[in-house]
Amino acid sequence: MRIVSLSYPVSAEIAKEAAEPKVAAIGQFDGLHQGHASVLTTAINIARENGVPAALITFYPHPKDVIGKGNYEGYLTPQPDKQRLLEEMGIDILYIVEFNKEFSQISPDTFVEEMLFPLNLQTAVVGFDFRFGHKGAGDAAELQKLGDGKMSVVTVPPFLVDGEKVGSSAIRIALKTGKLSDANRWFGRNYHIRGSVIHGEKRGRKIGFPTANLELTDPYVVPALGVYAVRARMDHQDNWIPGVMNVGVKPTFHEGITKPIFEVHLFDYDGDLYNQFMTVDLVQYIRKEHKFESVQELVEWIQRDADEARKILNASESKF
Ligand SMILES: Cc1cc2nc3c(=O)[nH]c(=O)nc-3n(C[C@H](O)[C@H](O)[C@H](O)COP(=O)(O)O)c2cc1C
Ligand SMILES: Nc1ncnc2c1ncn2[C@@H]1O[C@H](COP(=O)(O)OP(=O)(O)OP(=O)(O)O)[C@@H](O)[C@H]1O
Repeated sequence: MRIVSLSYPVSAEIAKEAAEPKVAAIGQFDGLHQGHASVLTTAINIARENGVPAALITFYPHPKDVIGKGNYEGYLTPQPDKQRLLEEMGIDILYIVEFNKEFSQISPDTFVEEMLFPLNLQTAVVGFDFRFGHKGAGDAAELQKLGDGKMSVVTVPPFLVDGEKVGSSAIRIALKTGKLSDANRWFGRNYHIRGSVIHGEKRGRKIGFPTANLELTDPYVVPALGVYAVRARMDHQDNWIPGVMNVGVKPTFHEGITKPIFEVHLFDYDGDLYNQFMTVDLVQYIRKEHKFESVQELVEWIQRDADEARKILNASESKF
C-alpha cells in the first residue's frame, strides 16, 4: 500500500504523481468497523473490475480533535493499526489529508475542485450518510452534482447489525460504558490496544498475580475501567497468550490517580517482558474496578477474575 500525506491545497507535484485514474472511498474511517468494511469492499471491487487502484482518502487528526479543541477522547484505530488493517483489506493507496482549521473551512465545491479533481478520481465511494465540506454542508447527492460527469459517485447503503447502523460513535460509547460485546460485534473483531511493558509498583508478584504494566503506544480510546478477559501477543511472535487485564486506577491502594493504568496478568507465563511491545485483544468485560477493604479481598477477587477469564477464553473462538 502506498501512503501519501496531503495537505490542502494539493501541490502540483502530488497531482502529477496522482495522475492515474482511481476509485477512492472518502471519510474518516476510525475503527474500520463492518460499516467501513462494506464501503471499502465496494471501492475495492469497483477498482478491480476497472483495473485501476483502490484508494482511501482519509483525514488526520480526527476532525473532532481539531474542532473539539483537543478534548477528543482517542482513536479506535490509531494510524499504525489503521494502516495495517487497510493493507490487509486490499487498499492500494492511502491518502492522509492533514485536517486543520483552514481545511475545516473549505466548502464542498472547493473540496471537489481542489482536492478530488487533482487526485483524478474515476469513482468516489461513500456511505449513505457521508457529509463533507464546512459544517458538513455537502452530502452524496451534492458530491455527484459537483463531480460534473468527470467523477461518478457510488453510495453504499447502511450496514446494519440488529437493525441498527454500525458507527464509530456508537462503538466508542459502548467501549466506554463496559458494553464490549456490542463494540466487538459491531467491529466484527475484538477491540485491541498496544503498548510497551513498563515498570509498575512491583506489588503484583508479591500478591501472586504479576502484571505487565502497559504504556500505550498510541492514543487509543480508553475502555471502561474494570477487568477484561484478554489474549495478548508479543511483537514478532505468533502465539496468543490468554490472560486477564485490569484497566484502572487501583483504588484499593491509591486515591487521585486520574490516568488509567493497563495491567495484564498472563496465565502460565513467567518471562521477563520489560520493554517489549504487546498487543492485547479485549475479549470480554468481566466487572467494574472496586476499592477493596483489604489486600486479601482483592487477591480473592483477582483469583475469581482469572478463573472466569480462563472459562471465557476456553469457550471463545480459539486463536492459539
Ligand atoms: C485481574 C485484576 C483485577 C484487579 N482488580 C482491581 C480492583 O478491583 N481494585 C483495585 O484497586 N485494583 C485492582 N487490580 C490492580 C491491583 O491492585 C494491582 O494489580 C496490584 O496492585 C499490583 O500492581 P503493581 O504490580 O503495579 O504494584 C486488579 C488487577 C488484576 C490483574
Ligand atoms: N454502517 C455503515 N454503513 C454504510 N456506510 C457507513 C457505515 N458507517 C459508516 N459508513 C460510511 O463510511 C464513511 C466513513 O464514515 P465515518 O468515518 O464518518 O464513520 P461512522 O462510523 O459513520 O462515524 P459516526 O458514527 O461518528 O457517524 C462514510 O462515507 C460513511 O457514510
